[in-house]
Formats: sequence, C-alpha cells, structure tokens
Amino acid sequence: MPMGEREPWLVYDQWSKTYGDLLYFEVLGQPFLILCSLHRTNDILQKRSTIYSDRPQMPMVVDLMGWDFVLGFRNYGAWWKKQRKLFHEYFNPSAVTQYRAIQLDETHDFLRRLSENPDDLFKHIRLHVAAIIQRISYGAKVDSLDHPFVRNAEAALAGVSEAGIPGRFLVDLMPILKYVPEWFPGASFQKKARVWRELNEKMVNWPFEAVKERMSNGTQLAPSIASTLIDKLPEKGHPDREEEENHANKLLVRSGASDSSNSTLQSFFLSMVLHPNAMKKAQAELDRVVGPSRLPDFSDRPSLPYVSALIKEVTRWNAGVSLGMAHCSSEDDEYDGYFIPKGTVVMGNAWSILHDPEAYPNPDEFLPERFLDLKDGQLNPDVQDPSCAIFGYGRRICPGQHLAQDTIFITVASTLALFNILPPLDETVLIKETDIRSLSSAA
Ligand code: HEM
Repeated sequence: MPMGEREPWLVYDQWSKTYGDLLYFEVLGQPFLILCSLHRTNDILQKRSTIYSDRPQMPMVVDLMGWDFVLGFRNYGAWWKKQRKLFHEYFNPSAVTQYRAIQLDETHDFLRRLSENPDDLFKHIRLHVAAIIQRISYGAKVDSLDHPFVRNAEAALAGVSEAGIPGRFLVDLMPILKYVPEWFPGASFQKKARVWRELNEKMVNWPFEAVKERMSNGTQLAPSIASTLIDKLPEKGHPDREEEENHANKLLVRSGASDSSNSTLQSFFLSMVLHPNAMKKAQAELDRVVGPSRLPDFSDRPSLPYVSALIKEVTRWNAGVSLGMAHCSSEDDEYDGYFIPKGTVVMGNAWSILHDPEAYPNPDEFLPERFLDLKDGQLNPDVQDPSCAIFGYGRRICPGQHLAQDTIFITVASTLALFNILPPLDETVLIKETDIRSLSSAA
C-alpha cells in the first residue's frame, strides 16, 4: 500500500517542506486545510477557535449510525458546550486524582496477566485500558475482553472506525443518499448503518441501565461517575429529568469505550524493543527511587524525571494520532492574506509539529534526554511538551488527557520496574519473551 493511504501525515509533512506549513486543496469541491506547524495550529485552531471548532459533516457515522450524541462528533453548539462542561467536572486535573487507586489496582492486574502470558501483549493492553475506564465510569470490574460491555463497545467502535474512513461510503460524498431506503438496490450501506446503530444504542444504554438497576436493588457497591450522575438527577416526573438523564448517559460513551491510550501503550512497548539503552536508563532510575521491595506509585512521579522524559519521547517520536480529529470552519475567514471558506476541513499535522527540527533537534532519533536539563537531570520546562499536539487543539482539545497521562505513567513505570522488554524471537509477535526483573514477588 502506498505511504499516502496509510500515513497521510507523512505525505503532508513532505509537501510542507516544498509548499510551506499551510496546505490547502479541494477534493470534489470540499476544501481542506492542513496545518503543519505549531505556529499555524496556534494561530488558527487556538486563537480563532470561535470559528474553527465545528466538526465536518459525516452523514454515515452521525446521521445514519446515530453517533450524533458523541461529544467528539457533535457540532459546536449548545449541546456540545453542556456536555463538555459536564465532562470537565469529572475529568479535570484535580478530579482525575480520585481515580488513581483504580488505575493502580488495574495496572497490577495488567502486570500479572503480562507475566502469565506475554504473547498476548496487545490483548492485555486493550483489556487494561477498557478495564480502567469501565470501572471509573460504571463501577464494573472487567477482567476479560469477552465481558459483554467491552465486546459490544469494541464492535460499535470497529463500525465507526470503518465508516469514518473518508470516501468509504458514497453517502458521505452525496448526503442525499441517506434518504434512500434499506430495501433499495445498492443501498446495503443502510443495512450496515442499522446494525451499527443498534450496537451503538446498546453501548450507550446497557451499562448505564445496569448501574441504575444495581443502585435500585442495593448491589451497586463501588462508586462510579454513572452512579454520581444518577444521584444528581432531578426527581422522576421533573420536567428536566429526561434531558438531564440523556446528557448523563451520553457523557460516558466516549470514556466508556476504548481510547488512544491503547496506541500510546503499544508505541511504548515498540519503542523499548527498539531502544534498549533508554529502557535501561529508566530502569536504573526506578531501581534508585522505588527500590526492589515495592512497585511504583503516583507519589514517585516527581522523583522519576527520566521515566517522564521517556514517556514524552514515546508520544513525540511515534505520535499515534498524527492528524487527530478534523475541525471544520463555521464562517468565511481571511488569514495571512489567504481566504478560507466556511466549511473547510482543518487538520493539525501533529507529525510535522513533533518532528520539527527547530523544536526537537535530530527529530527521528529516540532521545528521552532532550526533555531533561542536563545540569540537574530534571525535566526542562523550556523544551516544547508533545502534549501541544498529541491531544488536539483549541476548544476541542482532548478533555480526557489528564486521565490518559496518569494511566500511561503508572503503566509504563510499573512495567519497566518489573519487566525487561526484549525483541521478538519470531516475526509474529511484538515480544515473545518478557523477562521478569527483581520484583516478581511484589506484583
Ligand atoms: C493517550 C490517550 C489519548 C490521546 C492521544 C487522545 C487524543 C485526542 C485527540 C487528538 C482528540 C481530538 C482533539 C481535537 O479535535 O482537536 C481527542 C478528543 C477527545 N478525547 Fe481524547 N485522547 C486520549 C485519551 C482520552 C481519554 C482517556 C478520554 C476519556 C476519558 C478521551 C476523551 C476524548 C473526548 C470526549 C474527545 C472529544 C472532544 C471534543 O470533540 O470536544 N480521550 N482526544
């Protein structure tokens, strides 16, 4: 497959070297604007966020599959603002600290699974990320990918991943087709949309209804965001009850499903296989700070600058979400002498930003040290943090980033404290052998 199909950010990055950091083109009359530097994302998506915070039309995903309620796909407006505010209440930097005990506990389960069966690394990562988010959202302990909530959510998300590929369905290019009935010859996309919509509705309602039921029969033991939201709902029969409940169960959908923490953790394992020296330096720091008789905790984070630098370098070097989610302009605009029409699809190219040699000398090299002040070994605040691009931009910036950063930190630190990550012994798996280090009794 040519590079452009799988990795368009690399193509845009190459184009930007010839044509500049502002790329504009049209496909079948649809204008696209690709921003290939932090200067451009700041100017457009940040400083002009009042008109660059909408999402592009996606008739298949949004209208036919019913993803219109999901914060990430919702158009910029009153419903989105209310959801976003509610999301912030439960996922702001101080709110997420209350979930750390869950993250720690789930990380220890992850380590146990990894030591029992290292061949299933990718499955363990998926389960780990899903288990944390399900427990925080619904108070449900999930210990298998076969858990019905997880299976259903993964199937629903697989649908949205397929349908979200631009041009995959003709209806995205000709929205009028959304009115064609399912029985009409050639309208098989309607049947697919119906099946995915059903999975989707189940993903929204099923876990939330389960919490309601457990609360009413007194079996909801663990607190969760869902139970807090349900407690705060107006009394039954109150005129606002339906709308509030609607907001409450939709809030958890993005968080209840999988997220990009998955790809970041995969990228971490890959980076360690390719860069054993960086792994050894992080392990030496863990040995010094945490010692051999316990596993790392969140309180160790300030004393682990090399581990923090290594995590930043993992996200910079191989950014999993290089084009992020597309924004869309809601008004005509003029910028730097150029006219940008209303309805332009705008994307920040995180790859270009995170491989800018001005900000990161020798950008293709994996060098955690670039984030450290070499005089004292502490994190250097003057080096651009990769979170300026990996979590998106402006008003749409990822509201789950604080939770994600905690999950990544505790998983990486604990894994490095316990295991050596070795290269594959054959080409079918990423790591064939994990070598348990000195802490095997502590997990
Ligand atoms: C390493 C992990 C993660 C990465 C790299 C990541 C990255 C992103 C990116 C690039 C966007 C699009 C931002 C934009 O449009 O400019 C986004 C949106 C979003 N993310 Fe994350 N994310 C991560 C984890 C999470 C988690 C754990 C949650 C939930 C707890 C979450 C919830 C959301 C939501 C709700 C949106 C949509 C925001 C909106 O459209 O207003 N993310 N994320």
